[in-house]
Parts: sequence; C-alpha cells; structure tokens
Amino acid sequence: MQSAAPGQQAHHHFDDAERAAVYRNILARRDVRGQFLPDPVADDMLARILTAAHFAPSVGFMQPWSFVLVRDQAVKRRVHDAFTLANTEAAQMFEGKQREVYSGLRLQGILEAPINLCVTCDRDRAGPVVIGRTHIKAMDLYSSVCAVQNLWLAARAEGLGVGWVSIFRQSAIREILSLPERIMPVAYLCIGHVSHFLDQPELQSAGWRQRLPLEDLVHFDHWGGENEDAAALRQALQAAQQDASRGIPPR
Ligand SMILES: Cc1cc2c(cc1C)N(C[C@H](O)[C@H](O)[C@H](O)COP(=O)(O)O)c1[nH]c(=O)[nH]c(=O)c1N2
Repeated sequence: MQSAAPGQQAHHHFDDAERAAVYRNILARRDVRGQFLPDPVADDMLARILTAAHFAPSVGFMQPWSFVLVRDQAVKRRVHDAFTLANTEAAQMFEGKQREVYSGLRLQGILEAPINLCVTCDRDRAGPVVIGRTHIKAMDLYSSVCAVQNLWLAARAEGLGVGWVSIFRQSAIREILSLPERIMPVAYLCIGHVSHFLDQPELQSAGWRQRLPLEDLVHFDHWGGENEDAAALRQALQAAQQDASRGIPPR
C-alpha cells in the first residue's frame, strides 16, 4: 500500500483502495433505462448525491445549477408524453435498418424511476460578467453538466441508477416544469434503485455503436500531430483501455 509522500497532507492522499474505488466507480457507472425498482430513495441518500452535484466545479464559482425534483406521477406523465412525441419524430430521422433498431431501443425510465430530476442552469446567477466566462458564454452550461456527472458517479456508489433523457423539445420541459426564461433545463434524469447494473453500455450491446479506440483520439501538439513520445503513450492507452473494458482497475 502506498503511503502519503513526505510533506504531503495525509488527508489529501488517496490510498490504493480509495484510488481503485474511484476508477471502479467510473467504469461501473451506467446509463439506466429499464432496470428501475419502485423502492423509494431515502432523503439522506438523495441529500448526499445532490451534495456531490453541488460540489462540482463551476466557472467563476458561479454554481449555476438548481434541481427540480419530480415525484408527482402526473408531472412525470406529462414529461413522458413529451418524450413519446419527440421519440416518434426522432425515429423518422434514421433510415432503414437503423430506424428499426432505434424503435426497439429503450431510451428512458421516466415513469418507473421513483425520482425524476431536472438539473438546470441559471444563466444570470452571478451577474453579467463572470470570471472565466467573459469570452465563452456557454461555460455556465458546461458547469451544470459537471454537476450532473458528479451526481451520476455518487449515485452509482450509492447503488442508485441514473438515466439521462434528452429526447424532448426543450420548450416542453420548460413549460411542464414552469422554468423562468433565464433558467435552462440542462439534464432530465431518472433516478432510483435498480435490479442490476449492466456491464456495458446498452447501445454497445445492441450493436448500435462501439467504444472508440482511445489511442486514435489523442493528438500531439496540434490536431493530427505526432511526436517521438506518441508510440509509447499509444501503447499505454491501449493497455489501459483493455483493462478498463475488462473491468480491471488501474495498477
Ligand atoms: C448528454 C447525454 C444525453 C443522453 C445520454 C447521455 C448523455 C451524456 N444518454 C445515455 C447514453 O446513451 C449513454 O451514456 C451511452 O450510451 C454510454 O452508456 P453508459 O452511460 O456508459 O452506460 C441517453 N440515453 C437514453 O437512453 N436516452 C437519452 O435521451 C439519452 N440522452
């Protein structure tokens, strides 16, 4: 077991088991659509995953997120109707065999998940000029997405499934949840206990799309660039990705 390096604060150090747990959490996280159980989510567990979301990084420490918690089945039904409408439109955007496969995919668990959660972004939360957002306005939206990812990973550690549903018109979600103009719906999440977690993405199992080789996605110094260190890193990337695909935590 590694110990904290000399001079390093012990509470800032992750020991081997903690480090392995972080990677296991990342590799075991799944988008959940069809495995939700009706069991309620306890408030203390919900509070922990929302707190994880709230500790996400944000541009200029803007913390632009809010969380609209939906438990009312009537509200969920309206959201489900908005999904069904958009999903029918979406199917038409694919051709031939793909359309057939698309129509057979399960892409949400809105009614089954005991909790639906809309993570929003308040575009005015910190006034008109925000550190880090002076030139790229979308940084506030990216910050809310960081909160989503924190929540998703924390939920996985709690044994809770999370499914992100984005097949709606944004205006429909706005209207159903009475969001003010400046509040952007960023993510609509279905959350709950699950019967089981799948080992790999459902789109992968369905043959829709495979995970890309990471070594093809890394460039050196400029787009398409290579250098003398490239081959060694590519080899390491291949090995790490193979381990990750087999669920082996990093050495
Ligand atoms: C921004 C965004 C939006 C969506 C998703 C994800 C993200 C990041 N995903 C889940 C997506 O299909 C899934 O993450 C990938 O297929 C990879 O699977 P795992 O998340 O690793 O299980 C998703 N899934 C789904 O069934 N319906 C949806 O509308 C969406 N929308």
